[in-house]
Amino acid sequence: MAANVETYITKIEELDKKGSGKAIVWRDTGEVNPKKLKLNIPQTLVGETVKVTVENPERKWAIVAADEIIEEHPERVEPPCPHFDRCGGCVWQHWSYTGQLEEKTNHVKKVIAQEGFDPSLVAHAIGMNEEWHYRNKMEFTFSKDGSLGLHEQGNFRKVIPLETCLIAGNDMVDATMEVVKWTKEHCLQGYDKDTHEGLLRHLMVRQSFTTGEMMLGIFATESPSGPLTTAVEDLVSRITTMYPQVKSLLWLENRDWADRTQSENTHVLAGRDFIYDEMLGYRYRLWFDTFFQTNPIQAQKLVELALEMAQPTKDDKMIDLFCGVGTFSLPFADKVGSLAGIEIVEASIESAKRNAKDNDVTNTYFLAKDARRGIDEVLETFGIPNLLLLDPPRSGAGGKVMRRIGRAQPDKIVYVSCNPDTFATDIKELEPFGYKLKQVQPVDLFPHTIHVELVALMSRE
Ligand SMILES: C[S@@+](CC[C@H](N)C(=O)[O-])C[C@H]1O[C@@H](n2cnc3c(N)ncnc32)[C@H](O)[C@@H]1O
Repeated sequence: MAANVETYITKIEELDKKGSGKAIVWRDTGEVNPKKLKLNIPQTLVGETVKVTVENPERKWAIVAADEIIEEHPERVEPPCPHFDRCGGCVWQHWSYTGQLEEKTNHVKKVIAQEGFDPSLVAHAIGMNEEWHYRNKMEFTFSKDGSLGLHEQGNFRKVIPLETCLIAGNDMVDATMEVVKWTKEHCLQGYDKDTHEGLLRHLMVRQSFTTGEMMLGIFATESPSGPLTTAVEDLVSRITTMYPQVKSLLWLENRDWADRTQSENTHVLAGRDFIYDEMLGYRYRLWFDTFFQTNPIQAQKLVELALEMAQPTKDDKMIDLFCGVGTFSLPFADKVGSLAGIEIVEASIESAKRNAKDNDVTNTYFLAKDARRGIDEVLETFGIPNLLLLDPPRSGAGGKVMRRIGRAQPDKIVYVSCNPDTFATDIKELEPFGYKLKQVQPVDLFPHTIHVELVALMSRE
């Protein structure tokens, strides 16, 4: 039976959490009251008038693509990437970069105002001078025919084969395309998530923008020896010849049913099992599973801003909560008396310790623990800090951790956030402890996406 289809002309009222336009249409169904239909329309902007066709409009809500943009937003631009229509990588390529930064700034203002803070404390978001090819790490998924790509918008099961990627570093894209050529020439099959059959799962590619060193890691369901020996030898030969900057070529066995980039058995096909990266003159070793900021140019600005806001001195005793591999810890440790870092991932803490050693930083103490428990332990063993920096994951630090920080009464708190919503609710917890929000600086680490980071300063009155 043919589906009921209706066409409407409607106006975009606001954006949803995924960056799509939201509109409401009132359908005249012949009944006394018209029926409300909520629409989420990707790739549209607030104020635009659009034409949409909806199948089965009797439902209350639908996600639909616009058939036509009848009245365009003045900041609408032509998306430069050929995959923009389908790829879920970046959703705002149709919006000028100035417009994106304006939206990100306003979003931070809005969420902190909702918690009762003064939005005029929020400065305009710091954007990039060159807002393409900014990522130093990508994870592509193999499709069944051996192509590599990213997941389709709104459909995690489908992979869009890519010919290019405008947010990944240029060398990284070239090397990725060479891997695709290799899979096709050797007729190697991608892994099928439904049947759990096939060889190749993901390609992880990361490159330091400072040292130039690159890592390529192929996640596969079989060992690289035996029947795969000839193909793998060819891969090593072409990658090492064509890309001498690849200092780590890895084959990572992963037979797990979970769709994650993890390894049960790591084979170093060429070079070492890590690459060197540098930020602000500090050297970091990155393994395939080490978290490191993925936009190094803007991440450096985050560290510089945190230093500027905190104004650390040798008299300071500091805690770096959610410290990862020490991206903030090392530059701060050189300026404060002593620093304790807390982080849940043990491998990151091991890495932070090694990074401190490699950089001759000797006044640090790192603890691998959940922040909720680690903070008590550090307060007991290390003492009360007068400076505290926290950089939690998107879910935020949570009330318990924030109240513990409040009770410890450091003079200054620098909050680095990758989610303004959880930032706003977290800092609300500090108010009863006498803290005032002084400054909020949004920084754009992910142009053409909805994400925005920020650095903020709170201090005791
Ligand atoms: C946004 S990253 C920041 C890492 C680091 N500051 C950096 O810039 O590289 C957040 C970090 O918090 C860690 N993390 C997540 N949940 C945690 C928890 N409950 N306790 C401690 N650390 C946690 C993650 O492993 C991750 O390294």
